[in-house]
Amino acid sequence: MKTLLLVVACALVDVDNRVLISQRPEGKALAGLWEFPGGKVDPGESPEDALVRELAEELGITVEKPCLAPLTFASFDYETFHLLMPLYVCRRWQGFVSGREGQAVKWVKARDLRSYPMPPADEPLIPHLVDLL
Ligand SMILES: Nc1nc2c([nH]c(=O)n2[C@@H]2O[C@H](COP(=O)(O)OP(=O)(O)OP(=O)(O)O)[C@@H](O)[C@H]2O)c(=O)[nH]1
Repeated sequence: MKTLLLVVACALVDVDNRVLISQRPEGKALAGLWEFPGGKVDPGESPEDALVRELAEELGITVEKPCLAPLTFASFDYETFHLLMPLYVCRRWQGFVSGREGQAVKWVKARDLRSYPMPPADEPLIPHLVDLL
């Protein structure tokens, strides 16, 4: 039985209904692919606390937990672990988004997400965003 890895991710949505994607930096697994900001839930941490922390670390923004709305989740069998990844939607935050870890970020229309190579776990999430936005 593979380890079940809990990763939280967020679709930040701006006033023009575009979604933020972030490019995984060189040196990390799946480098160069575009993904939703987020990361692993630490032991003892709630999913929402983990997402608030990751959004601050990666993008330099402050998000209040009630502004995180669950949308759907990804469940994907990677070679070495099984990924379970809740996807939240957030339209309200404080501060300006910038790639704090040197990563490129991009605002894209949901229907254009398919033009950006994403991890295989993310592909089934795209139609949910297209429907919502
Ligand atoms: N953040 C994020 N991770 C994703 C997405 N899709 C996906 O398969 N993953 C996978 O989920 C895992 C998240 O790990 P991460 O490396 O971003 O998390 P982290 O920043 O907490 O880890 P680290 O500090 O060890 O690098 C990776 O294996 C990554 O490939 C996504 O859309 N967003």
